[in-house]
Amino acid sequence: MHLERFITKSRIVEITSKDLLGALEELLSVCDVEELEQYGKKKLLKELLDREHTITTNLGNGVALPHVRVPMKRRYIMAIGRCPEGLTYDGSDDYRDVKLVLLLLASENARNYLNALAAIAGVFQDKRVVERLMMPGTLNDFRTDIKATLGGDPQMPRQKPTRINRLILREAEKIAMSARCRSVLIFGDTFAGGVELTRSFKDLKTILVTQAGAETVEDGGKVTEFLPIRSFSHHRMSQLRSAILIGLTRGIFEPDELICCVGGLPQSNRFDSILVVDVAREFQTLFSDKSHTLPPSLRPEVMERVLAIAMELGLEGREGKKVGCLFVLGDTQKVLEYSKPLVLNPFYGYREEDRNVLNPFMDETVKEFSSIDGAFIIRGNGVIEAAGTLLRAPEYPDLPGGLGARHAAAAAITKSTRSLAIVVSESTGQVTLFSHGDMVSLLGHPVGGNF
Ligand SMILES: Nc1ncnc2c1ncn2[C@@H]1O[C@H](COP(=O)(O)OP(=O)(O)OP(=O)(O)O)[C@@H](O)[C@H]1O
Repeated sequence: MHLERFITKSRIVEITSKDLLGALEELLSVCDVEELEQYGKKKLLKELLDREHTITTNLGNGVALPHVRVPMKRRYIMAIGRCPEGLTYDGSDDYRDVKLVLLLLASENARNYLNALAAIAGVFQDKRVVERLMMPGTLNDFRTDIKATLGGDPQMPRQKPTRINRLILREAEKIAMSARCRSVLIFGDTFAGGVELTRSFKDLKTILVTQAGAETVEDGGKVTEFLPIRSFSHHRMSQLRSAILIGLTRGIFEPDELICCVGGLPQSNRFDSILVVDVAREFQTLFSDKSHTLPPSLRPEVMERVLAIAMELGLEGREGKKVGCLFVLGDTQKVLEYSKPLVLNPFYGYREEDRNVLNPFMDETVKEFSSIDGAFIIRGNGVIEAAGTLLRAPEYPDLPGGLGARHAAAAAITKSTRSLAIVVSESTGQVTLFSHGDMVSLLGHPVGGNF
C-alpha cells in the first residue's frame, strides 16, 4: 500500500498543544478539504474522541493513530504531528509517551480501511523507525523523513554479503536441486537493516521471510515472494513452522513439497544453517486435503493475525504472568451450535469494524481478555463473535498425555466443525494449531534440533 500518497508535506506539523484534544484540533486544521468543513470539524473531533473512549488508539512505541470515517470523495487523508514531550488526556497517563500522532481520515467508501490501519501500524511498530523520526531536526527534515518512511525508505544501513553467506547460498542451491525442492526459504531477519541477495536460484521459487517490510530488501528481482510476518519466537524451528504455515495458507507452498530453508541468528548478518523441510511430514495430516489448506470460510490474514497474537501471548504472557487462551476460527454458525457463554460476551454491542482482529487496535483488547475462562470465537472474516465461551463438541479425539481440557476442547471443535483452533497453553507457553482434530505444535517444542 502506497501510504505516502495519503499525506502532503503541509499536513506534517509540529504540535504545540500539550493535550490530545488540542493536538487533534491542530491536525484537523491542516486537513483543509471542503467536504470536511461541510461535515463539521467539531463533529469529527467528537467522533475521534468518542472512539478514544471506546478503545485507545495508542499503538505503543510512542505512536497514536486516531482514525475516523468521513463522507468524502478522497479515500484517505492523513495528518501527522510530532510532540516530543507527550500529551495529556482526560487525566489519563495513556498518552504521556505519545510523541507522534498520525491522524487518519477515511472515506466511508474506503473498503480496505482495516488494511490501511494495519499497514500504517506495521510501519511504526518498528521502534527504530520512531526513534529515527524523533531525532532533533528541522520541521523540513521531519517532513522529508515521514514521507520517506511512509514511502518505504527506512534508510537503514544495508549489510554487504560476506564470503560465508555467498558460500551457504551456493550450497543451498545445490542441496535444493538434489533434494528436488521447489522453493528456497530465506530468513531475511538474519540481517540487520535489510539483505542483498547475491544470487538467484534457477528453477526454484525464492521466498524471503522477514519481519521488516519487503522494501528493506534489495533483491534485484531475485525474490519470487515475500512473506512478511509479525512476531517470531526465538526458537528457529518455531519460526520456520510459522513461516511455512503462513506460506501454505497463502498458497505459496504446496502441502506435498520439500522446502530448502536458509537461516542464521537474527541480526547476526551471517547465514549458518541449511535445512530441508518436508512439509507433509512437518504438518502431518493437518493439511492432508490439498484443496483446503484453510477452512473455506477463513481468510488467511485472519489466521496470521490470530497466530501472531497467540505467539506473543505464549512468549511474553500478560503483565508478567503466563496466560492460556483458545481461539476458534471460521465455521462460526456451526461452532456456536456447540458452545455456550460462560460469562457475558465482552464484545457484544460493538461495531463489527471495532471488533475485527484485523483492526490493529484489537491486539491489546484480545490480550486483555485472554485471561477470561473459555474460548474466543472468531468469524472467518476476523470479526470476534464472542469470548468467554464454553465449547461442547461431541467428538473428543485422542490426544497425547499431559494435555488437558483446553486442548481437548480445541481438538474436539475442529473435529466436529470446519474450523481451525489455536491454543496457547498456560502451563507451558506452547502454541498449538488444531485442524480436523489433529494438532501441530508451532511454539515450544524444539523439534528438529537447533536450526
Ligand atoms: N470446553 C472448553 N471450552 C472452552 N474453554 C475451556 C474448555 N475446557 C477448558 N477450557 C479452558 O481451559 C482452561 C484450562 O483448562 P486445563 O488446565 O484443563 O487445560 P489444558 O489443556 O491443560 O490447558 P493449559 O495447558 O493452558 O493448562 C480452563 O480454565 C478454561 O478456561
